[in-house]
Amino acid sequence: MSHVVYWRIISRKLVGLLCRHRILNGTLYPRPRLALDLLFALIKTTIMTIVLNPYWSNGFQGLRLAPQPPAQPKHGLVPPMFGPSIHEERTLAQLRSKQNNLEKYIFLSALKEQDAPLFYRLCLKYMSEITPLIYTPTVGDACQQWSHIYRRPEGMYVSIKDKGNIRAILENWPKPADARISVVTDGSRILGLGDLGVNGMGISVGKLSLYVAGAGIRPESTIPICLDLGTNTQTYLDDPLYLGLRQKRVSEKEMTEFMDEFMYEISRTFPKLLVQFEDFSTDRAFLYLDRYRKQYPVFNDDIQGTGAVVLSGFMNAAKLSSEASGLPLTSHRILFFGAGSAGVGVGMQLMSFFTLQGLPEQDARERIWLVDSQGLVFDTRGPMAEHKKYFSRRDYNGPPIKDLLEILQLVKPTALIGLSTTSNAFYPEVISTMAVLNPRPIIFPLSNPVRLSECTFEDAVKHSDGNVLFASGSPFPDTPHGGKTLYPGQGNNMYIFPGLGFAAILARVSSVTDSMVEASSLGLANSLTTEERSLGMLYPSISRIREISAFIAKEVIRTAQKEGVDRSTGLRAMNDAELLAFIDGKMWNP
Ligand SMILES: O=C([O-])CC(=O)C(=O)O
Ligand SMILES: [Mg+2]
Repeated sequence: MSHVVYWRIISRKLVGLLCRHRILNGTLYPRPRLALDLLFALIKTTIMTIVLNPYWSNGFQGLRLAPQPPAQPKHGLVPPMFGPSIHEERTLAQLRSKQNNLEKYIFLSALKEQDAPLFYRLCLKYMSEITPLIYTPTVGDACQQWSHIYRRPEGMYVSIKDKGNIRAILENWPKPADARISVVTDGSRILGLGDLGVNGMGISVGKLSLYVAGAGIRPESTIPICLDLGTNTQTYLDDPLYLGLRQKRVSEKEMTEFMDEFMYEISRTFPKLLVQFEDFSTDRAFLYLDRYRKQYPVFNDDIQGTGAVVLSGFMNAAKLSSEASGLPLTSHRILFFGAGSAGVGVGMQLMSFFTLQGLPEQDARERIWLVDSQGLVFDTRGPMAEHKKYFSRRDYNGPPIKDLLEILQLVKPTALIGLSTTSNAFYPEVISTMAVLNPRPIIFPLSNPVRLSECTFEDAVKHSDGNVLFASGSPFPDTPHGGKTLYPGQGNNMYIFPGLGFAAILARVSSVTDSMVEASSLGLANSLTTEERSLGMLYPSISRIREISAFIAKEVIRTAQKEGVDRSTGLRAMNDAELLAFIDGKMWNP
């Protein structure tokens, strides 16, 4: 920070004081009080600017939190024709000239550091072009290469070696009072890419950029966190550039002790913080969500966020599918290919599709089948992981069946949902069988990133003769078919977490309930415009993300109020229009 900025702060304080002491508007003032106040303000401002300022305390290697554009340079220090809007175009042209997406990621990451408002303006203006560069799928490559492309710290690293001392580590965060949302990963299952250890930091950074762009959360309110509990990926352990601890992952017992301390200390250090768990390996994802969700404001994006976004797309798809087949909505049958945290999480969420239509829980559960790496999941198959038991079939006692085509013939699903991270699992015969079973088959290959998707949009269109109702986790291009353009849905949790998280922050919820997650899903499903519906879209256009997030946030806040978990009770008195205006007003605009 330059001295100019420092003196500007001091002079602003001075004007404030003069106003308070009624000097500027002519009233008398007690002289000794003013002198004391002035001295106090000078000391306080000096301490704040020198000691607490992240630019100074961390030097240029350190964190930059505040979204400052470069200070206005003096005359002669910029070219004569420099202007902000033309500079936006220049920056976009520089971005587009990069040879590959990882280079673009690195360029954008540097831009975020140098001129955060410009970075976010570009994100908002060119949402569909930039989202895949700062988030899925490119963020997957960035994570895999993290230790090689690393430039500077962008968040907090808390390691198992810090156990017993986590409070002190968290207190190093430069702006604790501003902290509102943290995305916390342990790097153990980043997208579908497996255990990336401390390289998982990229996913926390990417999600939080979308919180800022998509919901207008202030950049300095966000804390990306990567927990370093070791990694079981040998190539990283052998890589001299790897940035994490050189050790295998710790036991579940040790991790749980660490997590207990971490959650307790993070909630004490940042009392207004919402925690989003991200990309923990399956059992730990369920374990820690269950363990902390009643005690702290926390949600798991892969279980609940993905569940909500798929429920939303499914509601819109099921209506279109039922219109074509005449099948009642309650009779849909959903086959999950992949039974990890996302698969089972989505299954749980999709049950509410049926319970909302009036089916009892037992019947709703029976609308869902799971397939894992050993085939159909059923009770008499043998021992199975705890999280699969709920959907394990009691009504099938035959031999194990592994072949997906055979399973399709047995179950006759109306919807096939992929969360397996197995590319090409939905090969042409699978798609065409779905199209024979249903006039409008619902096929959602949700695995990330693109190259692990169970099928491409182009294949799904081709082998269903354009009848598929499609959503994927990663983005695919529009596809022409029969003289029309068909639009793939992107069933990615990026539609949900900005609005859900923003609501939780504004209402200062004590916990994130299932009904709030369901409300986010219904909010998303209802946010399509008439035009989007007429184009057969299952999700709204991502370029409207701010509007969508505001609408979702309103629905979630209302639900939090009904459930009595809101601590900002002042919002209860607002009518819907006032609440929406309040949410809009709270969004940061770059
Ligand atoms: O990050 C994404 O694109 C969606 C997600 O949470 C995951 O795949 O784990
Ligand atoms: Mg995730």
